[in-house]
Amino acid sequence: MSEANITDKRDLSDGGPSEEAPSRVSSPPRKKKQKTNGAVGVLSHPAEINEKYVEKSFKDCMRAVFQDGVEATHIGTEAAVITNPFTCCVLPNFVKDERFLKGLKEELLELDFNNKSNDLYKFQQSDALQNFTSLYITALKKLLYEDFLSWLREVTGIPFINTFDLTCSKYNYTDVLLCHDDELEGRRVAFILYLVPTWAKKDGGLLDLFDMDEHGQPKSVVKSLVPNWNNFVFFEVTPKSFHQVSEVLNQDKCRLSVSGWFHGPTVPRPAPYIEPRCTLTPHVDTQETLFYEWINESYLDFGNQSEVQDTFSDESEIQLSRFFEKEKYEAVLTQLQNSDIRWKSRGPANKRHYKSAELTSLPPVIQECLSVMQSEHMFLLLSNFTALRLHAQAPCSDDDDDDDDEDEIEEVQEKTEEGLDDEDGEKVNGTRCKSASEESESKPEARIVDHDDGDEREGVTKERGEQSDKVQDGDVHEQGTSRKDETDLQDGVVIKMKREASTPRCRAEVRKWTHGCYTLLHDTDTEGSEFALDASVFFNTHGVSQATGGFVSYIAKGEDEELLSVLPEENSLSLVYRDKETLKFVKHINHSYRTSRGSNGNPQNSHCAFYELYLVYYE
Ligand SMILES: O=C(O)CCC(=O)C(=O)O
Ligand SMILES: [Fe+2]
Repeated sequence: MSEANITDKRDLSDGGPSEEAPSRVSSPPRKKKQKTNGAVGVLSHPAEINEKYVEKSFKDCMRAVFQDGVEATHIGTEAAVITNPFTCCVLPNFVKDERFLKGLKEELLELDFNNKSNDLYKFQQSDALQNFTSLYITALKKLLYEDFLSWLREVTGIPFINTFDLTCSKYNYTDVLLCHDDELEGRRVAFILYLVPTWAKKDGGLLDLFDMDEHGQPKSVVKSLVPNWNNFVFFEVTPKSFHQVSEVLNQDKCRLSVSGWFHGPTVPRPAPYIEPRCTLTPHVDTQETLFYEWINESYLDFGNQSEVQDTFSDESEIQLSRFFEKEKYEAVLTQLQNSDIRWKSRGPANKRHYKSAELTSLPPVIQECLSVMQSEHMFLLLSNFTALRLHAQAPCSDDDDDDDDEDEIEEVQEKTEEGLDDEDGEKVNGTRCKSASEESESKPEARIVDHDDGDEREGVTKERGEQSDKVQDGDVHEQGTSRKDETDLQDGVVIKMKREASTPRCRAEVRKWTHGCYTLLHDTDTEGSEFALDASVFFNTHGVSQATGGFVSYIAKGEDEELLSVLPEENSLSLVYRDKETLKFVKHINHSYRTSRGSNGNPQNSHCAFYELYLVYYE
């Protein structure tokens, strides 16, 4: 991650509010040399609110909007009140004296700015302005937190408290603040004063307002506000106030603003929406020969598998290049780019935005590829790569220290060496490797968790319950493990019982990533106790870099530090083992991806995309 001082991702202020409101900042505010240019002088240009807005008739209209729910679109000649999707007021020419604003802008541009970058945003931000005593900033604070706040108290009836929560932001080319609702304890009204050059819709950097679906989740942008010089925008912070700053697309303009929140008593909020769980399935039956046609031969070699396992056990992650046979990789890519796949947008915007293929619309070659990735052989191969118990023939390495289990492991190893029997009784070469734990002493250290999959982890638990009846009949054994005699079966009971407790499962998705796509960390994860193995194979990744976004970032819950960043690589299988304390996101893919070079060396166009075969496996 590009900066070490990332705080709560919804708290964009650098120093946090100054008084009553709880600070969500994890590290103490940095002491900086404060610039005091002009601090000892006297303002020649008064910092005052445009007199139109302090007239009684105007305030009465505003009070009717906020306290009586009157629908007004325009008040007076200038002010606009947006009522749909939520009440948001725009006060143009907010500060009376232009010369004050120019002085303020100059002072602000002299501040030190911190690069802020995480799942939700990329922009530059000053330290909290409460600590600055320079002339214009001090005058602005008075204007906002004395004059305007008492105006707002009158208009809204909210008993605001005197809590400073103010910073200055700079959004340059490719900077963005993705969909969020601003909700944080005590924040009651959000405000922004724009100090931008002449701005047009095509420059990006719009303040987009979202409506909501039936679950109270953001649905689509229904209103976009173009930032304008000396426009003051404010809205109440509620569970409805989903908004974003769209990506700045102009390479030459800087979207400068001063923004913050007015604080008041915390309002009780509804419980966060929990998404339905995804279905996980055990391995699928596939023709064994397919597996050998698809997977690069070198990964079927036992020695290579051991090496992979060694690395994986140390790192909890590995990238395996040229994973599919070349022709197969190319066949899939051609179909991804050319066939009539139905791509469905995956939201909601406060959690993710990318396209996912409707599985039924996938052409045969991609269906085949997916079935290989979900085949029994793949589960076993992954067991051997990772030492995870993703296959019945992989011994449970949790129990490595347990003497009683050693016999069991040996027994399973024998079976594994015999190979999986295919339907004709032939051994499966690729899986005729030793079992995973023979080479590895222990499981990889789990470090790394998908917010997406938190729900699914619960799903695993639920479905395990449903599954246990079925498995008793030996479903798993039927999938290629030949049990020859009574003894085996008896020993097998032990193994089988363990297996019943956790039938390895997976979920697959074919994803398309283009400019504007992302996933966010989100806090509505259900608590799961499982570990998961993320497996992704990427297609057409030319032009994807740390600068364009599109990489997968893993971080420890509640910590700032990035544990791992996976940059999508052509035909590379990325394996990452994560626990519930680990979250991940795909960094917003910005406009520079469009202008990066494609595989033919030409700049990509607006249709450029890379693809991901994403699977998550659970023991
Ligand atoms: O700058 C804007 O238009 C909005 C900023 C915002 O939403 C925020 O800082 O939370
Ligand atoms: Fe916001």
